[in-house]
Amino acid sequence: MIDTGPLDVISAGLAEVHRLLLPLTDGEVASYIPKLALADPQDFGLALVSMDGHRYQAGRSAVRFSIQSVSKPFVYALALAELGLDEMHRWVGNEPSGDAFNAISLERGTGRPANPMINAGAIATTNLVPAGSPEERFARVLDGLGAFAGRRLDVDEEVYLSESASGDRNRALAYLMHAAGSLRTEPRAAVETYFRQCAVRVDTVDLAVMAATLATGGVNPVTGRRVVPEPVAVQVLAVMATCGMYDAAGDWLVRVGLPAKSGVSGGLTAASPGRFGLACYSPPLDPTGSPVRAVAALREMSGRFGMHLMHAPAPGPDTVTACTTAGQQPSGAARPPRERELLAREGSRVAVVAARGELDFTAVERVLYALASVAPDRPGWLVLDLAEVLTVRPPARAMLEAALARVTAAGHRVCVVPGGQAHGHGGLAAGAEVRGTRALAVAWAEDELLGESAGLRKSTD
Ligand SMILES: NC(=O)CC[C@H](N)C(=O)O
Repeated sequence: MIDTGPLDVISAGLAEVHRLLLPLTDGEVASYIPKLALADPQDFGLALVSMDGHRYQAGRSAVRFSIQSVSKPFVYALALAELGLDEMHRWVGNEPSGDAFNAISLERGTGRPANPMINAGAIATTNLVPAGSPEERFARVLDGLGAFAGRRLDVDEEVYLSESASGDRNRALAYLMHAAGSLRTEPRAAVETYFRQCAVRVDTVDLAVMAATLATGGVNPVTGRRVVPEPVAVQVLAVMATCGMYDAAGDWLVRVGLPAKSGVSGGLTAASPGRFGLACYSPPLDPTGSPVRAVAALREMSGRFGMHLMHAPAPGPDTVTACTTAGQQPSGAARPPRERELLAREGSRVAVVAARGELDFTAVERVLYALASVAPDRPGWLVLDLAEVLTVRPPARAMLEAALARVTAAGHRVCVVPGGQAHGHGGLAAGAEVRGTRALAVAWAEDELLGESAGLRKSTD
């Protein structure tokens, strides 16, 4: 973890938000679980964990507290990874209920809880984690939460006993679901497993690492370990975005714009997909059960650091670096050898489109537009030069393949220069593999000479 030194601008930013909001003393510490009432309302910690596992913090980020409802998305992820979305959806819905976290609300007809973020849905979800006994199930839950946090976690036994002694409302929910057929296991044990899950002890940095693990697509950025498959992480973030803040989820998404989950002990975690995980701890709660300071802190950070999910970064600079019709000499960076050979031999019949950087949907649209605009009228050559491309996302590759198939169907011959050659300017070392482009080049190495000179064979890759 980095110490707040003069160069640590990020921790300094967190410290500033901390200073700004420390005087905000609104809200009440939860007391319906008696042990939670003993929390110090002055405790206030902030943490941010990047995709590279760099950790930043401010305030009392090392204070430990019971995770409570912040556990819900992570246990949902564990169950989802085992069951898959369709089976999961038979038992727990994906719809924001607009209800309070502890509402006695089950879907009419099915008896299914609306979503896994309210207590009913979380009790059902925990008990969908496959196991032979409640003990084994809790062991799996604890291991899974630890994998998200990147360290072995333990249970605050006093908080567990306190909730178990006062948790009749959750018990009632479990019995209702059991009667409706939406809870598969014995209700008493089902609730105890859920209570133990809520009593797992974490600190603010743990919560930020957990959120960062979802933000990376399921790989813990500190340990490097994959915890859940990428589609599961994406689905969980979506449920957090729509249901994570209970009856305040809509306003939260508008104002803060991050998938998040709060808990009654004062924890709040939020993920910025593909960027970082954030967390905050401050026990006093607003009437919806979310921590007042933590909500304000995330709102502040989202604004300051431009984190709102709907504010997608503008696509990078020029994707298309050369776009020349047949007969024109492509200008700009030096052309790679394969392309030079072809231009020397067939110059007047060769159109060239060169691209660089990362090819996602937006970038590939630019490439396809360029291809369409230079495709020769009469049969000729079309060079798709991907030498300076760094990655091709799978949907972008499928689009490129479809476009190349159309180009050949129109009677042209195609030559794809594989990525990773970074001629002209720096970038990847010559010959480095760039996922997707080499296979494309092999598939489209139409010309024997060019195929040979680039060391490509159709059977390889
Ligand atoms: N919102 C919460 O954090 C609720 C969790 C708590 N254990 C309960 O079931 O009431």
